[in-house]
Amino acid sequence: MSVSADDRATETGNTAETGKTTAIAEEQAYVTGLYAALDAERELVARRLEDSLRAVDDGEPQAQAERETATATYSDRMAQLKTVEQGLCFGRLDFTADRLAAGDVESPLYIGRLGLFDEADDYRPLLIDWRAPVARPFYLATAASPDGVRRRRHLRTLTRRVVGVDDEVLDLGEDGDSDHLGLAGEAALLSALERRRTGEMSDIVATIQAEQDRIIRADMGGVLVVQGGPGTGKTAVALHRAAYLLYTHRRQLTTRGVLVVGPNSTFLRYIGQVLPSLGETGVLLATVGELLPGLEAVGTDTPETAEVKGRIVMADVLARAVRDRQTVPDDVLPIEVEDGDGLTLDRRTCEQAREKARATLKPHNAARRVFVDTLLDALAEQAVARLESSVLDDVPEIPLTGDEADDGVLLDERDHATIRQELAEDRAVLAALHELWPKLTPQELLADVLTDAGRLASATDGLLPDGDRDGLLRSPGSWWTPGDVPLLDELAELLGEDDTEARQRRERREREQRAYAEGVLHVLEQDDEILDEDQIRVRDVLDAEMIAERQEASSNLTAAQRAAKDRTWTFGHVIVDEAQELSAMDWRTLMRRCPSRSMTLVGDVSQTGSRGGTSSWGEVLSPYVGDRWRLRELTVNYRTPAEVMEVAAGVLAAIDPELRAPQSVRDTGVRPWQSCADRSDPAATLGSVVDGELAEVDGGTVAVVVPEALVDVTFDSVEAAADRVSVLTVGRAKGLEFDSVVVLAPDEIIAESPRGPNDLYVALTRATQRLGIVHTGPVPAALEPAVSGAETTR
Ligand SMILES: Nc1ncnc2c1ncn2[C@@H]1O[C@H](COP(=O)(O)OP(=O)(O)OP(=O)(O)O)[C@@H](O)[C@H]1O
Repeated sequence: MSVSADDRATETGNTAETGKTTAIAEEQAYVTGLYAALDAERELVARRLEDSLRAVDDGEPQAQAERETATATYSDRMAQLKTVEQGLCFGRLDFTADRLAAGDVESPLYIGRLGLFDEADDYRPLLIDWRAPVARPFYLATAASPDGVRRRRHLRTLTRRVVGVDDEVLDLGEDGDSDHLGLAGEAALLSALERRRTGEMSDIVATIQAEQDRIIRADMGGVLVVQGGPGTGKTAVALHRAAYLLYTHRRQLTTRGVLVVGPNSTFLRYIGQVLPSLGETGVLLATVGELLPGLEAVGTDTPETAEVKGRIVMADVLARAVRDRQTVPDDVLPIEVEDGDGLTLDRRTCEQAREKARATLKPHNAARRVFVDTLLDALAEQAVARLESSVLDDVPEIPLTGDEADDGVLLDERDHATIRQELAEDRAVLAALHELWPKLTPQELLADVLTDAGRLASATDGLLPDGDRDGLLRSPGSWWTPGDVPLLDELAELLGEDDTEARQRRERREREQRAYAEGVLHVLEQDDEILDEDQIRVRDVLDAEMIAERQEASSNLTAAQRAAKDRTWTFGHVIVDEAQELSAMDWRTLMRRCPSRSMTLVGDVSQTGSRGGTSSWGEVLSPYVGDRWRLRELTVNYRTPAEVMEVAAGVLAAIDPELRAPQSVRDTGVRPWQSCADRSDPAATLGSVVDGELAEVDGGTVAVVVPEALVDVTFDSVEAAADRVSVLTVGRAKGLEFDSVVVLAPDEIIAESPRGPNDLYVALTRATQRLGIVHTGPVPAALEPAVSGAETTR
């Protein structure tokens, strides 16, 4: 009997289907077991947590320390167990016989969102946390370099049901003719990329690619810059790196915390769920504008003013503004003290006091003490001399006895001290000292400088051109803007906060914790003495510092929560997304938060939109780390289909012919479309355009990216479609993605900013499925080749 090619294909297809069904059933049995283990673990942890919360405090330090540590550990574990319900297990590795013979792994290994172990079977691993070193081949093994992996399997689950498996056979020599489930290495990735966007970013833990994995697991120390074009997964990588570092350096990072900085609140909302979905909640997400506790920077600057505020020279301007407030009288300053004759402070005395105070190199408010003390001494001396001479003038001449000398001194040290004290409390003296060297808060000083043309002129003289200076001037009572925050932070350093009380409180708490930790060690050591001499002693593995840190970490607030309330907090690691947008003053603020320079900076210098942003990582970093930073690049675009990227690539080439757009991982067969609208009434076109796109993406998201000048009119025309449609400027759209993107008036987007072409590039690369361009003016040259290939209407 002859079998045709078609018959053979059908037969092979049927075999594959049957294989898949069997595999799904097999995996379902295992996954059901994992969920049972998860439920059991949840119950166990809930019980232990309850026990440790209920335990009665017997006052013993050891018991108390153990209870607090247990409560914190069980609470964390419980939170983690709650977050892993969806997609608990997503992968499986089967190893080759040779690798198994080496004895360092067991086959199969199941990979998931957290580690689960079988307590009854000597803690045999049931599920491996994706961050564990042994899980690494799941992300890195390739057919060329299989690392002992015979087969990598992706499991797709819906709630607790296994709905699909995708296999990749890596060891073809041995298993090339396996069950023909298909060499579907990309299948899981593509299905993840095809899904409709919801407006919130999802984790990519099941489909991290090798170039991303290498960045996620890179060493924590030093500055790592991740440069990559749009959609290459920089944000995803940055967030998974945070989760990986927290897993690998748990102790250090739980104490000091991790800061993730994003460009704006819309973006932070977009990425806000990723880390919690990975079981990590101890991370502070903030914009630079949110880094001053208690200050809400809700105002806005024009792009030009924001750029000026971001210049590094502003540090000198502010230093000058502070020195301007350390004044001396032109000649003599009269002071009408209560109950006494007038005193004076002359210019020379004040200059000497000022030099002495400045020579301490302390911040303004701390150095003020020296200035004030010196002038009070001078005033007291003057008052004493006055008093003595007036007393002597009034007293009749009394002949001196043999052992008395006429030194004119009537008052002793105690009298001096009393007089000095009275002067220190005298309102006129206080007013004069305040006038000469006021105690200042950053807010007071910055508000003064920005609203007083005279002060501003003095602070900026020779540092800023007149036009730039005038742009800074604003009316009193204006809101603080994000651009003010680095200036306020700089001033907080220059002025020095009067944090004596807070510092004393902190030191007292640290002393108490250390003493308490010493107590715990003492108790443990007593137990230790009973043990065999050869055993490790407690102090070899624990020290008071470590216990104190743990106790601090297990207090009710997480490091992130404590950090959010403390301007001077320094983080264990700082991650900056869209890092190309930060100004020089933003960088100063961030570097203060991370003296260890353990940082991951992700961005794309081709997407820089803000005027104060950078086009060179070296320039940004050299003041802080010289050339001691590492660069990694991401080259594959996971977001934008090839058809859309072709249009964007034309714009990139117009920015710089040397630049290469990242390569899209998929195409959709849908070409971008374009149409024209009347500039005076774009609403007439947009309403139907948006409706059409909403229908095309069938439940997905649509964004209309517009020039600033068209925000309002666009908003009005698409308001009806509300929650699935966003109207955004490029600045707001940065870092986000939508199933369909309509770019309105690209010529105006380009014209609006000196970095207009970059902005257009960003706008065009937000789409995961579809792109449309609506022209209201001339077609920009960079879009002409693309336009000729695009559909002309939608
Ligand atoms: N390995 C992956 N598996 C699945 N999805 C991925 C993967 N890598 C990236 N993605 C998805 O690709 C999209 C783009 O990722 P992301 O936003 O991190 O890119 P980006 O480089 O930060 O982009 P941009 O520079 O435009 O802000 C996201 O939807 C992300 O979830």
